[in-house]
Amino acid sequence: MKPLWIIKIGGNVIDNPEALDSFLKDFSALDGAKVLIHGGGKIATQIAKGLGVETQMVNGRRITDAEMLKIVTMVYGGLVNKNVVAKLQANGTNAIGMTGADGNVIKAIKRPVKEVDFGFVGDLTETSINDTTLSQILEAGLIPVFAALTHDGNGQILNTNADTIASALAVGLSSRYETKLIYCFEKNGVLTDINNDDSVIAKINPAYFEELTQQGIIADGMLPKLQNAFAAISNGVKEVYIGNAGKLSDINQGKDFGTCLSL
Ligand SMILES: Nc1ncnc2c1ncn2[C@@H]1O[C@H](COP(=O)(O)OP(=O)(O)O)[C@@H](O)[C@H]1O
Ligand SMILES: CC(=O)N[C@@H](CCC(=O)OP(=O)(O)O)C(=O)O
Repeated sequence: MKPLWIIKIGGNVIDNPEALDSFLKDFSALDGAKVLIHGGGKIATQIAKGLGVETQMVNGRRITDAEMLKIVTMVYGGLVNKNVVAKLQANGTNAIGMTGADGNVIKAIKRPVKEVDFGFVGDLTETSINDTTLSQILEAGLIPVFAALTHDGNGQILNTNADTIASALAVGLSSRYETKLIYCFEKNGVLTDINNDDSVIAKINPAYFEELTQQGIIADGMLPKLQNAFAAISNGVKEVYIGNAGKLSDINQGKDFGTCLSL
């Protein structure tokens, strides 16, 4: 099987023009087929604030009412996605900006209302990823760049966490490609001390993850990120890493990169 890089870029890198330019240059230099997924939660929150719309997050997920859905569609699908695509084109990468609705490649279901009504938030299932159309796009030599948006097949756009999209794409494409999933963000990896970028945990398995979570060492956005990462490695993805967006070139050169997940 051919190798395929599935790379997720975090919100703090998207928000930092120098870090973003440097990351996109390194991403462009990666050999072979690749897919990029971006968030942009921080920018959406800033723009919503400017428009007088308050942001509410529960368990790392944005409560997305009709007004917030308009904002995230504009910000993720428009502003962020088109800027990233244009910058990749400037690096000689033939990127194509996408949401899950484009080419019907990611279908989600609106999160059912339980204790919390998340509004227009999409959850992914085993059948969400249209690997046939995606592989046609990849075989045409295009580089898909996904915003954190999916659809329900009935005309409704849904806001969907970018880490979850990355994991689902890696799993969904693993029957056709040897997929490597890389979560890039602003820190060197999963850290034992969040204030010390040298405290990277080189390898983490589910038991160690459990232990670190109990100790409060893994918290906030890192919790769902690791859950998504373990879901990928348990479902056919060959390699999963979490590390610094500024060091992506290391992985291309076969050097150690951030935290490596194992079962
Ligand atoms: N043990 C840890 N190691 C590294 N980061 C951690 C850890 N625990 C919590 N975090 C937090 O998790 C954040 C990453 O999650 P998130 O903001 O959702 O990622 P992204 O930037 O990819 O969207 C880091 O910026 C950091 O503040
Ligand atoms: C449902 C939900 O919470 N969606 C996320 C999508 C963006 C995202 O994942 O952005 P980061 O990767 O930068 O966090 C949100 O709106 O914040």
